[in-house]
Amino acid sequence: MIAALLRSLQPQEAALLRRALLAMAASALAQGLALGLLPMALASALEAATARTPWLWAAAFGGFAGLCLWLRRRAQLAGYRAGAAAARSLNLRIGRHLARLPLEWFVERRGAEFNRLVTHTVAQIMSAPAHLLQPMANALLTPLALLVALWCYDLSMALAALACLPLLVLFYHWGVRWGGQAEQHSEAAAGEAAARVLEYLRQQPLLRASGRNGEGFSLLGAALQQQRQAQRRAHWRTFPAALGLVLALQAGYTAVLLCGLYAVLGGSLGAVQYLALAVLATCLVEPMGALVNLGTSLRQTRHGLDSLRQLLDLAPLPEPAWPQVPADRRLEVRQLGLERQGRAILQDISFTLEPGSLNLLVGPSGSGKSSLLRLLARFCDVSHGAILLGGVDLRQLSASQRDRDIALMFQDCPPLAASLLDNLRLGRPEASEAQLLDAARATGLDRLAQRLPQGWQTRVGEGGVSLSGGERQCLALARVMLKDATLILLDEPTAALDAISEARVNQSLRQLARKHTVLLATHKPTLAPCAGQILVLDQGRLAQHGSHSQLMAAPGRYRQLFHEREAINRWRLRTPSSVPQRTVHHD
Ligand SMILES: Nc1ncnc2c1ncn2[C@@H]1O[C@H](COP(=O)(O)OP(=O)(O)OP(=O)(O)O)[C@@H](O)[C@H]1O
Repeated sequence: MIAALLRSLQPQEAALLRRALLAMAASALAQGLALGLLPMALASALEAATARTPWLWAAAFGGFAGLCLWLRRRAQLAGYRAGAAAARSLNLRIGRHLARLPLEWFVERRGAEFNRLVTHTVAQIMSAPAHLLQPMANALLTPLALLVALWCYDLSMALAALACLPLLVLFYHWGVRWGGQAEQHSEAAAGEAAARVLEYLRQQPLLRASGRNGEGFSLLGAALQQQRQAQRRAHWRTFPAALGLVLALQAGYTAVLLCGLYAVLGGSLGAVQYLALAVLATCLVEPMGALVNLGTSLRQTRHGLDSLRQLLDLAPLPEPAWPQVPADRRLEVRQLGLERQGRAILQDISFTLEPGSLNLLVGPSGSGKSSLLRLLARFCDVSHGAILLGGVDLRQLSASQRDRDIALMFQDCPPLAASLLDNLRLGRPEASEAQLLDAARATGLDRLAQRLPQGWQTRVGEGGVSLSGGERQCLALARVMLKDATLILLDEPTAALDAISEARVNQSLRQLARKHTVLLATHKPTLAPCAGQILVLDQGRLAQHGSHSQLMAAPGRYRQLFHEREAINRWRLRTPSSVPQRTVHHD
């Protein structure tokens, strides 16, 4: 565990931990020496009349006890310092590592798993030096020093104590072997239960709507049940070894006392010395008994470190050793392909987006529009083909260049729990007031700010709970417009807007596309006649591409989609007088 902990730390924090470990070892040994002197101090105090140097032993004992207290205090402080530094270092490492992981990693369900790692595991590691390693040092080194002392006082008692050592080691290892795997399962089950609890909280509207609230949410119930079972299994797996360890300790203790008694009866040991050595034997057993609980805590910390290692070992997106700079703002996609879980999501897609153009990406649900946008923003790397921005492969651009050149607005765009202004500024922190206002006017965000009680300073709550879906979309759109990126990728940017807001945003997008390259995935064809190019995706392939008039002139997927949409737009409600049932019809 110590080696794994040292490996996961930066050199500076590892040095702090090593110093803390040294202090703990010194404190444990000093405690052993002080206790080792106790029989002499006790015996000489009890036999003060006959002893030649009663105060010498008492002073030596007092000196070592004082040294032990001082060292223990130092070790404790060093342990706290090392734990805090380790937590800080690990949190920083995790944060830096997350910033380099493919964005695709965050799309999947990772919240709870990550939350548990940062809160529970890092806190566990933080408390390990002070609350785990010090008792561990006491349990191992103090008895060692006491054993040496016992050896000096009475060989038979020391041999009896030594004889139980192999049994202790055996039971401890059985505990590790039997309990290790079960405890790992128990940790995994605890992680799953934590994830389900978080899901239960977040998905309350969905669960209530489907009548699955409370005890009806069987997924949470099952996860909690599994956690209980896993914990019980882990307990029963470690119980025999823990019991064996306690029994071996008690047997050793009894053997030591019996050997001493035998020596007293034989006349080789005085009654007073025997009493003092019995006290010493108790001090020998007590810290070793702590091994039972320490073993479980140590293994749990070890599992936590392993989970952390797995996260830190996840490969980040490869960064180029010599980043290149795009020659212009043209985007070219060459024979692009994407595979996931052995399935082709996108296949053989090639097209070009000219600088300063408005492009639409259309296609039925599940045709691959969002997946294509994610690839263009390098959430992950293509499985086949290449994406070139200004003649440079996306994989050869530095992360900062890519972040500067590409802006992406998702379908779901929850803002941060900050003010409306802070959320807008995220798009471009150095933007002037005029630029902020331009972006706000283009999306209607200025009117929203006027309506809110504290204007631009109104806090929008976690995930923007105090904003409507359309307002959240306006904010995200304004942020993207403010960013002034070369390539602007928008996934259904007007899906939640009313017709008037949509018309305003469409007008702004057309203006934006005069300067920037805009690619907009949409199910609404309102911008189609103004788009320079329309890309039609169908089952992960580029079925057609061209202008609206070109695509409407030829039979194909686009014309079909367009007519389907037109037919839906012609739907109208008939009054009850003309239709007996209250139903919605379309012509
Ligand atoms: N990480 C993934 N692993 C496996 N399959 C995936 C993954 N991401 C997307 N898919 C699958 O790829 C297909 C395309 O999904 P995508 O979200 O790109 O479609 P879309 O055209 O944007 O749909 P919509 O219009 O409904 O938003 C879907 O069938 C989806 O299930």
